[in-house]
Amino acid sequence: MATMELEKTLPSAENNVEIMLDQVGMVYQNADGKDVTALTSVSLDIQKGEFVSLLGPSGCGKTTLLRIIADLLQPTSGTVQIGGETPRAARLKQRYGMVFQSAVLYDWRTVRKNVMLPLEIMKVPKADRIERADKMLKLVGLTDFADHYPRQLSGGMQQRVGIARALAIRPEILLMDEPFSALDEFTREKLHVDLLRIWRKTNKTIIFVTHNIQESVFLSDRVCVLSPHPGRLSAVVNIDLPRPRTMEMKETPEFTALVAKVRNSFEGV
Ligand SMILES: Nc1ncnc2c1ncn2[C@@H]1O[C@H](COP(=O)(O)OP(=O)(O)OP(=O)(O)O)[C@@H](O)[C@H]1O
Repeated sequence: MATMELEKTLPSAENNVEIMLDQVGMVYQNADGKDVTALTSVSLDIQKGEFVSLLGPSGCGKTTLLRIIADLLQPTSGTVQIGGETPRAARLKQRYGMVFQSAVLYDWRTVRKNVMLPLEIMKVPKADRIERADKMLKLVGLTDFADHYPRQLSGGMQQRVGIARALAIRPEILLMDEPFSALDEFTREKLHVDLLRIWRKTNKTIIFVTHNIQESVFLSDRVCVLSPHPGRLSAVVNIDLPRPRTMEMKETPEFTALVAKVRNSFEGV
């Protein structure tokens, strides 16, 4: 227990905190008017540029926590600060990019025009929109598909478009909600490596929601383990594998030990 506590507090000591969660709780009311406690007392500091996973089984409150950070939900207790501001202020300043399980692309717009959409809403001049969209498509490896339509792309390619679109607004924080869970294993592994390359190149802070232990260990600096009934932060595990991470690392004893450590951190599952 003492070790877990130490791991939880270590990064904030570096004083480069971008996201601060203090005793965050969420109680929903279901259709019968009964209270459903989705999250209790989550406290966590996330460093600027950190890659953090929120890991847990279905119903442990991962999406709720991500939505609270994104200002899509108001917590019923506790506070959230994004670089000293409220989530509302951060959202209005376009500090968040979001990627979901499904890319939700517009079928009638080309790939480039899908990526340009948030820039249109922001009224970025057309020439800049095209330049920024093409830069993002290059980053995610889709330059040759800019004039294709979403239906002409595989699921993995569509998720790449979703990532390009989220990055086009130049957010500081990328919030990803099970972005690869609908993809086959081969595509997912390729996207893991690509996401880490994009993360390093762009220096974003990433919060990545997943229920896949191996995925969380491979990608993250820290894995935040959420246990259910009610949702709570039961451990924060530092992933001290060297970077850049490679697929071969998954076969090392260090990787296996970290997967076991994370798995053993769940409570009441
Ligand atoms: N709008 C809502 N009204 C009532 N209860 C809700 C609502 N949204 C979520 N819940 C409940 O809150 C708990 C946490 O839900 P949440 O979707 O955050 O979990 P999750 O870990 O993201 O699950 P999954 O992996 O299945 O998406 C669950 O018990 C869920 O049923």
